[in-house]
Amino acid sequence: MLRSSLLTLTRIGSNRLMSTAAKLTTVEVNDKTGIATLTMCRPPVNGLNLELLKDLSQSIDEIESNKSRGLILTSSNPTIFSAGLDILEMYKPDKERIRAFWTSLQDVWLALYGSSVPTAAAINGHSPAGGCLLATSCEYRVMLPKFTIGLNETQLGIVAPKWFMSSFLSVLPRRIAERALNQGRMFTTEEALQVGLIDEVANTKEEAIEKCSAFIGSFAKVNPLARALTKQQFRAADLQQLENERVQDLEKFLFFVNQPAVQKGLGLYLESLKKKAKN
Ligand SMILES: CCCCCCCC/C=C\C=C\CC(=O)SCCNC(=O)CCNC(=O)[C@H](O)C(C)(C)COP(=O)(O)OP(=O)(O)OC[C@H]1O[C@@H](n2cnc3c(N)ncnc32)[C@H](O)[C@@H]1OP(=O)(O)O
Repeated sequence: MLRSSLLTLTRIGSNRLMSTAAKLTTVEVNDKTGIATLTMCRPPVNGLNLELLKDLSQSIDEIESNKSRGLILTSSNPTIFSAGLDILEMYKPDKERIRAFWTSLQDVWLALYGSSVPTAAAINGHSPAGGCLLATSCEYRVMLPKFTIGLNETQLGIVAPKWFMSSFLSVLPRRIAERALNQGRMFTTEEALQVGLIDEVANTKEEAIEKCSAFIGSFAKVNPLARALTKQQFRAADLQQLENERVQDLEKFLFFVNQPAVQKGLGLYLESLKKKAKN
């Protein structure tokens, strides 16, 4: 398979480390537990661009087909889980590339939210928008203190599509989800724990990964097929909705993102991020 030819396989202690040629993600399988840790490593902020999304898709497929016992998603950046979608993909976009970009984001969501293996996110840094989408697509979340997480799209003048809402709603009560989305609210770790957006707090990345592993281990005595089919039945309606509306969803996104007012807003937001970075 093409994917295999892109992979290099290294052994570190009892772990197998698989990394893609471009190294935007690594997959490390713990030989003792059989759990795969999928790490995003795209400096400076794990912005989800086309290449990172394609890597994530390939890595998730790899983990599914290697029959790993579970998947833990995390980041190599010590303060940022993911800054969400790379705004440079949406600002003054290239016509073909932006189509591939959104399609790849759909692929990642379908693969992660619909994954047959237990999934958990070790959120070791800030996790706005697309970062929060990835985290809420997993079944369990452990976050480090003093970071923020949420769907802040309305703060940028953009609208979270229905399937972003599905992931959010699979974690939060409807009333809290609706208000947070309308406000574009970012929750601190403590607030996120209080509303149930995350499940646990850990003091270090290692501790977060241990807690995620313990969650995945809690299924050890459950029949894997029964567990996977039960999970998929819970998520089937959300997944089917995007499968049925993929093309319309893409066209809606393209129409929306190409609106002059949206382009202007994205330009101003990028400028403000760059100014902040200089100060
Ligand atoms: C009716 C239905 C219609 C449906 C239509 C659908 C339309 C939906 C469209 C889009 C959905 C989008 C979802 C998203 O994910 S949008 C992205 C939202 N992300 C953010 O708002 C995060 C912005 N970033 C930050 O808040 C911070 O950068 C942070 C992640 C907290 C990290 O802070 P810090 O460590 O201080 O780092 P800096 O801010 O200094 O950033 C370093 C450099 O990285 C650049 N950067 C940061 N974030 C992004 C990003 N998301 N995209 C691109 N670039 C980013 C930043 O500008 C700095 O760059 P430089 O060093 O060159 O100055």
